[in-house]
Amino acid sequence: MSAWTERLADGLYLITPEQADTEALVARVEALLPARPAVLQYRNKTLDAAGRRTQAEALLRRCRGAGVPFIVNDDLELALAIDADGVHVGRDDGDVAALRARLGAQRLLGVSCYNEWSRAEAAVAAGADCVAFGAMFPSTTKPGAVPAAPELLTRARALGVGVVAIGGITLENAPALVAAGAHQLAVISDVFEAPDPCARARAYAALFASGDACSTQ
Ligand SMILES: Cc1ncc(COP(=O)(O)OP(=O)(O)O)c(N)n1
Ligand SMILES: Cc1nc(C(=O)O)sc1CCOP(=O)(O)O
Ligand SMILES: [Mg+2]
Repeated sequence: MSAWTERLADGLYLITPEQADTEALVARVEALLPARPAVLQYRNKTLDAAGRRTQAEALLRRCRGAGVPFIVNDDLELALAIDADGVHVGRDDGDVAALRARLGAQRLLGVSCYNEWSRAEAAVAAGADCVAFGAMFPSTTKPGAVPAAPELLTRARALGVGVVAIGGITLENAPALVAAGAHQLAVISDVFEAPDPCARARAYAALFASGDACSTQ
């Protein structure tokens, strides 16, 4: 068992939407915590460092209160500064082995692998706890993302780390990704833009709880 699968339940990997208003962002996330996502990633591509720290600290407090692991996107120094549970990095975010060395053994390290198997093997060799593949489906959040095949998820289970699917995931297309082997489904818009985000998040959790990847109930 890897640190990722030991410490994180299978289920919904929630990622925050872009939102400059911290109070509004915190309220949106707080409303989702009763659905008990497996993990929350703080992702913001536009605020300055001080703004991101303010948001990350506020969200981390709520996640700790709810027992939800908290991951910071891109920014290892921010993750260390606020004592987050880990960091997620992609091809523009630094060398994985160097990041692992700086992060220490205890914090979680997720790595984006896009549609590239070789990137996943290299990430695990360099100390990744989790590999993420995407985009599984066209994403409105990241329209330029390259398409990735669900078969990568199946193959990645043999790597012995957490396996995450991302990109354009909806409650309708999610069961196929669970069936393909994803431990978690990373989602932004299908949850945060749903009419009832908490109900939507609970429906994702149910995909895993039931053990029936063919049911969306
Ligand atoms: C769980 C998860 N998977 C993939 C990504 C994308 O990371 P990256 O390619 O570094 O792109 P940005 O998110 O930084 O724009 C992710 N954030 N989380
Ligand atoms: C941040 C991100 N990374 C992707 C990748 O393919 O690596 S797709 C993506 C956006 C995910 O948002 P949504 O659930 O709204 O599609
Ligand atoms: Mg990144």
